[in-house]
Amino acid sequence: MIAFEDVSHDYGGGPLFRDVTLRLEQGSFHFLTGPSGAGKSTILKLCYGELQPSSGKVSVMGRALAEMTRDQLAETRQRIGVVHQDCQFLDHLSVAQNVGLPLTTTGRDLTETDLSDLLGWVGLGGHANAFPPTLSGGERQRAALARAVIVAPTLLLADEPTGNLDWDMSQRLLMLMVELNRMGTAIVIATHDLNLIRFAKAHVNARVLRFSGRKLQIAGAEL
Ligand SMILES: Nc1ncnc2c1ncn2[C@@H]1O[C@H](COP(=O)(O)OP(=O)(O)OP(=O)(O)O)[C@@H](O)[C@H]1O
Repeated sequence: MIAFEDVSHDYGGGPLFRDVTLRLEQGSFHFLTGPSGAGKSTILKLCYGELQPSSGKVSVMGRALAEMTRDQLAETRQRIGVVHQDCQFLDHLSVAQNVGLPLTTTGRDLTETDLSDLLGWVGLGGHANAFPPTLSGGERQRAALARAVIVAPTLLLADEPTGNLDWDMSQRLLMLMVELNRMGTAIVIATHDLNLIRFAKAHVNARVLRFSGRKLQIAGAEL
């Protein structure tokens, strides 16, 4: 699903991480953790081609991102759901319109029932016609998750998806992602929250990738 071969990245101020080699299989569940500024968001951006690595090769769904044409990249991205750290909504559109956007902008069908089921799934059934600036931080994160999963992605990349949520809601959102994983979606979640990781491990076979120095390693049994 995702393969990194000797990937290094440097934004210009020295290497952020070096020689990352990893392979995340179809249908797998991974957490990406480590100190603030270690490069978690950068790894996610490399996975959906928002960023090219300084060196090394990133492949997604069997194809090197750097070798894809624009159309191939767009097609690949349609199969990837992304929950951005800052959510990135269009404030003049309603919650329902924002959530439906990944489908409507690519000409795919969206029924009212599908949309209301999905909003209900993330506990936002009563907010379909609200506008993003009126949502709380946690409601925005839930809407961002709904928008990411509306395309029934093969891969879901979530950057601190529970950062603004209380513990109950964090668990609930995590379980939604576990449910999605059980239906076959590969999941990668960047998070600082070790409690969330421990909670997840009781429900799913999740592996943990952890930054240690400038390396990204599979974490051992300490988590
Ligand atoms: N576009 C950019 N240009 C220059 N430096 C950047 C850019 N984006 C990120 N950085 C720097 O790269 C480092 C890693 O950033 P990144 O957002 O990947 O870390 P993170 O582990 O996700 O952090 P956090 O947990 O705080 O979200 C940080 O020091 C950040 O300031």
